[in-house]
Amino acid sequence: MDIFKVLSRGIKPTQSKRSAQAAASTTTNTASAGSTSAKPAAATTTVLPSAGARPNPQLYHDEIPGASQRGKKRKRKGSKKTDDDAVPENEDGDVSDGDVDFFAPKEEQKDSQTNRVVDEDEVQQKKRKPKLLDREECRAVLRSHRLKFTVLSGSGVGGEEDEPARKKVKGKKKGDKREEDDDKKGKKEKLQVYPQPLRAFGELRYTYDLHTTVSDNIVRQGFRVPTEVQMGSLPLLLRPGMALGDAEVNVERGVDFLGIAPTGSGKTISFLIPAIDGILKRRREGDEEHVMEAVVVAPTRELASQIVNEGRKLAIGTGVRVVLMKRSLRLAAEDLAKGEEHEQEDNEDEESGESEAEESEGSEDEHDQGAKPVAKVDILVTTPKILLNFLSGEKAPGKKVTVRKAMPSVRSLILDEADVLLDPLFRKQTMAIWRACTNPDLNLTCWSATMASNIESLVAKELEKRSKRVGVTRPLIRLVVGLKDTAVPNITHKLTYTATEQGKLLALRQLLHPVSSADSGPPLRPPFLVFTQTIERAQALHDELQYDIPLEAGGSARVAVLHSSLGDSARSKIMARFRAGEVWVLITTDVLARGVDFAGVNGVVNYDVPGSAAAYVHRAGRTGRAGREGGVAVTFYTKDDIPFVKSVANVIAASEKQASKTGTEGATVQKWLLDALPKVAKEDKRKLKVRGVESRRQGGKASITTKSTWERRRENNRLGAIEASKRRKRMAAQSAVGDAERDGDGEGGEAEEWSGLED
Ligand SMILES: Nc1ncnc2c1ncn2[C@@H]1O[C@H](COP(=O)(O)OP(=O)(O)OP(=O)(O)O)[C@@H](O)[C@H]1O
Repeated sequence: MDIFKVLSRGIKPTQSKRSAQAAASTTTNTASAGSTSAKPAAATTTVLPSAGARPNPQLYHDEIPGASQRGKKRKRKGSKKTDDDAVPENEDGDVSDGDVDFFAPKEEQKDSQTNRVVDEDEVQQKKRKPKLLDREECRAVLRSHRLKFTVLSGSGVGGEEDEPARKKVKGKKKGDKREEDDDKKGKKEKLQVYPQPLRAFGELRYTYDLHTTVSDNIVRQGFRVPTEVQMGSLPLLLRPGMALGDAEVNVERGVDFLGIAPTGSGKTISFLIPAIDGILKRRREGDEEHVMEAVVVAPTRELASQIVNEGRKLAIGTGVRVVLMKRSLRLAAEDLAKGEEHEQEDNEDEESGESEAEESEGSEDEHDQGAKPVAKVDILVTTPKILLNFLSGEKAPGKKVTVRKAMPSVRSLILDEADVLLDPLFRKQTMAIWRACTNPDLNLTCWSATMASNIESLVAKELEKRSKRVGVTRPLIRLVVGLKDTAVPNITHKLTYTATEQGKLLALRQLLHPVSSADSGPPLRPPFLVFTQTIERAQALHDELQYDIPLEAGGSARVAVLHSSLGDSARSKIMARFRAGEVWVLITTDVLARGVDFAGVNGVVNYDVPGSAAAYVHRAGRTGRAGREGGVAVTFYTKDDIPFVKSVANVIAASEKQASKTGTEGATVQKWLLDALPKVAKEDKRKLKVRGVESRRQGGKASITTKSTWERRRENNRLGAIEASKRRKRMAAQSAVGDAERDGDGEGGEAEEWSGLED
């Protein structure tokens, strides 16, 4: 059986082989629309994200106009080579000899005296005082990495008008009434700024004064080149004044920040480094106490514990304590004055079945809370509801809870996956936490790969209200990396149509066991993730697939299911087994769609169409992490999904446009398909987002099974006949009872409602 080959994870191509394969992967697009097989499997790429680390995690590296001239001018005769004139080693090969390449990967070196790991940049930085770029240079570098900064609110004066926004207004079409209204309200007066980009991690220490231990920890983790989001956000968040120079935006009290960057682009350390730095700065001033200064909120506990791990790695040797919120934890908080307490609706969405705010952990009695010592915490990482439970002091919140505590020590509130935290599903919980951070110097940063404009407006409005209340104004600056709301450009997308639900199961099996070289596309090599719409469907798919892997290859232990109905420890065990490579196929729901980082995931299967364009971006983004190539995202759709495929197809088209895969040869979604797919009404989009495809919620004809329609009908008829015979008997018995009752002899009974035949 070729299953061993298919499931083999031992492919470790050499560097040169990998480059050749990478080149092949860009020319060989296996994507198909409507299940049309584009290329035979033999001709497809074997580059896999799990096959090794990619040396350069950056996604965009456009040519800097005129950079080669500037680079040549700066190079003085006989001068030593600096990181500004490093000869490009970039595998994209898009910077020629003599060009400025700020971002070339650097070799690891050791300090001869301390034996401490230092990077090449650090060595160079030691030799000369760091030089800040002038405004034009900043602009060129930011553009080449597709970084765009906009001041959304709270700015002082100055900056530059948002040029693209203005262009958009000029070229507006009829019906663009909203844009006109926006113009009238002055919304187009957005400023664009060009802060200093982080050219190398070494600058963190020498230019931005980051603690030596933290900068060592970054190097130790093997991070050589900052990703785009790190390049754009770190200088601004660490030293806003230095980063913005004379941009005439008042940053005296810091900045509030929205970071919108592709999945897997390293947002986590972008918010953790400034949080740790802030704590260490205050420590340097003599305050050695553990004070909870930063709170990171994430929508799922898997993501929250991942953030804790990342934080702890960065904080090794600093004494900063990064702690995961638990029910048993007692935090330093103050009671709110009677008038300041606010009622908070506890709006966990029961419909979605995947709300992640539930907390089952901790058996300790909360009545003991008062007696417990306050936990030593510097950075708290939490899901919304568990923290809200602490703030309200309620064990099992009902529909309304009263927030009674405040966290005045918190100076940095970080919302990871902010768009979902501020979506109606979690909004009230998140806002309650935000309100409980009462420090007037609270700084807010929000992060996600997707951010709807209504969420941005909500943040801006709340900040304005807060600023009036506490009398502190800070600009809200938004960084967008690449194109907003598109999936990572470095993976392959496939849209596969199957006529029936059963067809999907067959198609998934075919991905696992390709039977011939003519199968459409490459086999999906494990490890991969399979997303379904509901917990029931995830469970059913697991039941179907668990024996697909032969015993000799590990059998049913290779297939696992993870969803929010499982207990904490079961969930963390499955996560650990998947990370360790023991589980090859992990079936899950949207609970793992956001933020979770499995470096070597080769593919994602959307067994059920995602509920929104944003959901597609996040699910697909579980592969292709840190710029790795070779990931595949396959989306199945049936007739029932057609009304909703357009949003997914649009995201795929935009992502491929960014990767310069367009037209007839490279694109997954051909124009004819985009034109043919029906537009989705707003109301339907909303319903899909909340409930998914309705027919899949109750099983029925959309249930996951290998039985044919004929077999299911026969089974249903058999069950129906049994049910009908029972019903006849019941009715006969009831009429006897009724007769007896009428005769004053016995108790009344209620006839059971006939539920009809399935299918
Ligand atoms: N500069 C870097 N060089 C190489 N790898 C990096 C770098 N920065 C982060 N990484 C790695 O990239 C992976 C993705 O990072 P992270 O989880 O922070 O992405 P993200 O942008 O938060 O993704 P998502 O939007 O899916 O939450 C992690 O494994 C992380 O260790």
